[in-house]
Amino acid sequence: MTAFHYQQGELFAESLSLRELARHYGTPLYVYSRQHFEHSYREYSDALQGCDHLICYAVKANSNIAVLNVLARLGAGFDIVSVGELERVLAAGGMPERIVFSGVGKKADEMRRALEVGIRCFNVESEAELERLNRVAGEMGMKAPVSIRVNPDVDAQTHPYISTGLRDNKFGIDIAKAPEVYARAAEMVNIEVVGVDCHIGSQLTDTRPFLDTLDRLLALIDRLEADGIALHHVDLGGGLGVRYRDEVPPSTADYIAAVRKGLGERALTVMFEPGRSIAANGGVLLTEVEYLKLNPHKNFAVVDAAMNDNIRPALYGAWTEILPLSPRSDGEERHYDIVGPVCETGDFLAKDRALRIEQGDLLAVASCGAYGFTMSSNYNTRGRAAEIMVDGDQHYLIRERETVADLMRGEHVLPE
Ligand SMILES: Cc1ncc(COP(=O)(O)O)c(C=O)c1O
Ligand SMILES: N[C@@H](CCCC[NH3+])C(=O)O
Repeated sequence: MTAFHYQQGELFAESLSLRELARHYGTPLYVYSRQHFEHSYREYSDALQGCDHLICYAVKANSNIAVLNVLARLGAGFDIVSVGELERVLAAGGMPERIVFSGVGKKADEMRRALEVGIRCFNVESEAELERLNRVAGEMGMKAPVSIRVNPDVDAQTHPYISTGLRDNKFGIDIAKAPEVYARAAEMVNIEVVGVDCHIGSQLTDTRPFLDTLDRLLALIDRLEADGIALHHVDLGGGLGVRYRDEVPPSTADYIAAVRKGLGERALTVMFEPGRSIAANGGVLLTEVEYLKLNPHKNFAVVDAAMNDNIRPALYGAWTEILPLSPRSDGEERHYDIVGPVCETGDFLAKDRALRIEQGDLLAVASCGAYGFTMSSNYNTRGRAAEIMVDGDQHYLIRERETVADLMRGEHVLPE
């Protein structure tokens, strides 16, 4: 049974009715399941038992501190891409020595703070970044632990916007050039080379690109060893896909088993940076139908959630299930585009869905636990939704709904 399921004609999160939660907190509302986050994290940790490993949850997928705290309690590490994410992890009780810092544009201040708290490793994405890090660490009288993010030029066979391991993408250092960069890094006084890192893309539904990448990384590790540079860890990044519609991604257990087989007997710590596969199916976005607009050629259900709450359909044409909280057996079934109040034609959450709905009905946009709230915005001066976490038969407000006053905070009119 998944965390979100129908029970006596109503959609539930664990033991709670989503309709009642929507009425209690209002809509739009993000609802997460603690059970799901814990279960999907344990799929990784169980599959990695007996193998030296670190699972660094990718904070960008869902960065609410309650979510981070649930994972930190299980011993998770974290993959961050900004000092903001670093502070979130620390506030949530995450351990600095389990944090890796990715991203192509780290600023000196961000490096300083990460060095100060003692993170595990910087995933360095360019030579210029390496030089800056060496300088910043030198100013602090420290050595920065580094793993170079290499770009293995592997086609992840996913949406082009979320493919990151091709030569044309902005991420990482060309694998062919990596030995030269490692040699430079090894000579830098304030850099300590500890590993190799990569992340080839997101929502992968096949293990092949991961295994091809691993082969290339292991060949690089051998080459570096021959050059006298010994690495302690290999970080395969995130990217494992989930089922939104009818995709059949490998299970976490199968994926990890394949990676372990590829690693063989090597004495390397293996690291992962999963985001979506931990969080996506642990959350839904609840919304109320404000109006039905039945036009001659097209029907629209205008709901109170919009592209500012969930941008994935507009940005990637992403498909997610639309589930009525209390499905009707009466009324006419029609095909609807589910659209929000934002003034953009791209403001849709779903297209052409056969539904039996009326004004005032409540819907769940499924699979919104990853890259849902974290990608939301205030476009059209819309406050961001509240977030709640369900834990068995308990529910907790983990982020208050933004008010209009919140949105204008820090703005000033010109003097008279
Ligand atoms: C460097 C890095 N690590 C990990 C992730 C998490 O990826 P996913 O959510 O696909 O597991 C991302 C995002 O794609 C990323 O850019
Ligand atoms: N935000 C994207 C994934 C990109 C992950 C960041 N590298 C999504 O919603 O699918």
